[in-house]
Amino acid sequence: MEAGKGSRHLLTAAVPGSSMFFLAKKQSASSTMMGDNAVSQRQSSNFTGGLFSPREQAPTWSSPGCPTISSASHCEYQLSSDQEKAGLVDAHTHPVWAGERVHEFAMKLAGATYMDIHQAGGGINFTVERTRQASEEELYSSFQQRLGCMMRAGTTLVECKSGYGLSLETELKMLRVIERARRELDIGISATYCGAHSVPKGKTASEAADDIIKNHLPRLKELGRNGEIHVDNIDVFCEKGVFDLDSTRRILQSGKDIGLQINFHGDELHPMKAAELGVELGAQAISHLEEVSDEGIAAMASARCSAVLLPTTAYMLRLKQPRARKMLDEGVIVALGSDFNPNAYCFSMPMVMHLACVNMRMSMPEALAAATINAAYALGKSHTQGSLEVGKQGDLIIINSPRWEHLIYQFGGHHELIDYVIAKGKVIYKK
Ligand SMILES: N=CN[C@@H](CCC(=O)O)C(=O)O
Ligand SMILES: [Zn+2]
Repeated sequence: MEAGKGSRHLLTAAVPGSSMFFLAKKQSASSTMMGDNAVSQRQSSNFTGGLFSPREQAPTWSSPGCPTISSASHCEYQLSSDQEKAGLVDAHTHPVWAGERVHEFAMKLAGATYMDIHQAGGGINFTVERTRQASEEELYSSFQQRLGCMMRAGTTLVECKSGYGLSLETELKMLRVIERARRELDIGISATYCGAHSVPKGKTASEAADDIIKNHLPRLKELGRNGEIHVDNIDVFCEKGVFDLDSTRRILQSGKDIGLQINFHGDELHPMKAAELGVELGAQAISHLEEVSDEGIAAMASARCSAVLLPTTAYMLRLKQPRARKMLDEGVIVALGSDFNPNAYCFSMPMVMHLACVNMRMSMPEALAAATINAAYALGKSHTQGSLEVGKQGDLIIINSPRWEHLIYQFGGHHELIDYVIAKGKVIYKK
């Protein structure tokens, strides 16, 4: 790939230890960062990456509170006139569904909480009914359009959850839709089974957990073995009034037993000690964490369990912000996701990074690392994606701007900035 001309810049990605600015650089192997795969990969490889324009200053990698890049301060960089960044990675989405929930946005603006709407049969349950009625073709068609929007906003790898079926039949319908996209489209997909997204009508959480363990997971295992559906992760909405800690534990452990990575919703609306549970079970990632405890943060840091923070949700629901600064200061691997779903309707990782910077007080380099290499780590894919390095696939974006930070700074301006999106070395979007 030829570097951009004029003010156009070839963007590659956040490399562990250096996030986005890479260059023909010599890396000292002392990075404390990211994912296990990523760390070992990085430590052993000579990656090439983004190039600073001569008038820009190299980032001070010792920036406090940025464990993912702090230890790269000993690296030597050769600055150049181009700057590279990897394709963006969206670590949390619910993109397969039918039905409209714009009316709920109006209800929330008028004061209703997420749980008020959920308990009155709206929210997830509303979408479940519409999704059950929709045909597979209809679901695929809207899903494909949504993936196109994400791709045009720079996303080259996205986590996609099921979870608006709850019944085995509709969960499998959603997973088939995700599988079809995984095979047919250029954007990278990490598939998540989220059959425990809500407790189906007529069942208790414990009964729903039994159904999942006895019926859903064995079927998924069988379909995985036959090569019909590929699922990477298992998810549960662990929340007061949804799945309690015990049901969550049983479901996640059973998912892990059939080879799925644990990656679940925890400590969002109420403190549940979900982070502590996730660490106990060996979770790869936990999302939300607005209500995580201090002990949960410390445990996640030691276990290298990544925190997937979702700035759009905290913003739309006017929740308290997750404590990103404390997580970063304590060494948690912080990733970002759009949480695209009918409640939080946002496709754009550049906007997510902007919100993370303003509302969660992350720096722009921290946000970029969180939306590239750390998000890839959360999906167990930091050995192949999340940065532009020798041995990884060529996922990158090219923006028309003198400085990469414009991608975050220009709130909602990414459509004007992004000229090309490239996945596995192939141009998948050109403005
Ligand atoms: N919190 C649970 N799940 C989604 C919301 C899904 C929905 O409301 O449809 C989330 O991550 O925000
Ligand atoms: Zn979610």
